[in-house]
Amino acid sequence: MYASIKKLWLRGTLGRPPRLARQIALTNQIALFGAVATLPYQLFYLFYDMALYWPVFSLNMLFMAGYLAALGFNWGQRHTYSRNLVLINACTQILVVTYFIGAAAGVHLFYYAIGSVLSLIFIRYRAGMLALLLGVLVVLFLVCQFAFAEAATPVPEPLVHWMFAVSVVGAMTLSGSFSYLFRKEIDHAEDQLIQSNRDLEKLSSTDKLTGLANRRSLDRFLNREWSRSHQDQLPTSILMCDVDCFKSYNDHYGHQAGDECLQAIAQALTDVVRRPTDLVTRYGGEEFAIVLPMTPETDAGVIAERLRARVESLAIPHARSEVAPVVTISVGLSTLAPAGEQPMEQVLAQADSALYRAKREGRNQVRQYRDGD
Ligand SMILES: Nc1nc2c(ncn2[C@@H]2O[C@H](COP(=O)(O)OP(=O)(O)OP(=O)(O)O)[C@@H](O)[C@H]2O)c(=O)[nH]1
Repeated sequence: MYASIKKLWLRGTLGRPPRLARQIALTNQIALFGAVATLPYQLFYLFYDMALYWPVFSLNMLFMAGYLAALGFNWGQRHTYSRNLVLINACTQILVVTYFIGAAAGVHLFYYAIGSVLSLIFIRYRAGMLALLLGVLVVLFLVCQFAFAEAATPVPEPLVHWMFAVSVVGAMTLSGSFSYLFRKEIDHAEDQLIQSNRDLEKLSSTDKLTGLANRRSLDRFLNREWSRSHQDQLPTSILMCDVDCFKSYNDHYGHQAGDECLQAIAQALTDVVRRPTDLVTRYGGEEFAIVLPMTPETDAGVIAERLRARVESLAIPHARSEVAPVVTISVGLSTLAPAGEQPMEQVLAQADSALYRAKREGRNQVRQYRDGD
């Protein structure tokens, strides 16, 4: 039921910018509300005394047609026309109906409800224009309250009290439900924004090919890690891994196979480095950087050797390697001592130097940073 009514007021919003879509939906909602809210009054006129109330009944039929026409205009992409029609239709209807049945019936309370949602139905509301429209609503309300105290076709006591109650409930429902619907829209928009921020954040911190964290994440992680290492007085180790003779792998097997090889290696690295505090990143190209917080050099050396052995055990054939018949990696390792003062970038550069010594000394091996590297 709710879903099919919602479909009605969402008609014409598809593909529209969010603010315009909101305005269209709100105009549709007011038009639907106006048409439906008129019904109890019509039933009263119809069954109570049609001979007396036929003028107001007939005019109300016209106003209901006005609401339906506004819906039609919105569906036909004439949004401004539709919004203006709804507002003029509703304001005139309240004035005319109050003229006939008198202020005591409380129909003019709907001016208050319209005033409370007025700012929601203009895409870019300008304060001056809104103040002017609110002023018009106030004047209309006062006219109804004082000029139409004596009605043309009044509603008799005690029924007029019931009608007043119906008007109050109607006005409350209009302003309350519109605030609710608007709140829902805002929550929905906020959820979408949070989700797209998360997606963007993930996208900007992840390497597309391997799914590992990228260099940007590494930089942020290292900054945090440096402070933590000093605070806890625990060492941090960095491993730099580079695929051996990868250029010739690409040349021989093709770029696509090269990509798949990098994916397999990335998976192997994450299989070995499993502590939640560790970070495996793709540093760039065929190079991976791994940060091992709270890990002294000897332990990091063991992990580095495991990584090297794991990649070799993948047994990915590499016919053009100068080292082995399979794909291998070289690993450089450097450790930031607990009280070490050097910046993380320096530790990273040291791991890189150790890596190039591993390359120079024959590849497929692990080397720890030494002074002079
Ligand atoms: N398929 C693929 N290749 C890449 C990617 N990123 C870098 N490469 C290739 O990796 C190769 C790296 O080559 P080099 O830096 O010369 O190193 P190498 O051939 O591995 O030699 P050593 O490191 O000395 O063992 C280059 O041919 C790059 O094109 C990638 O995302 N996919």
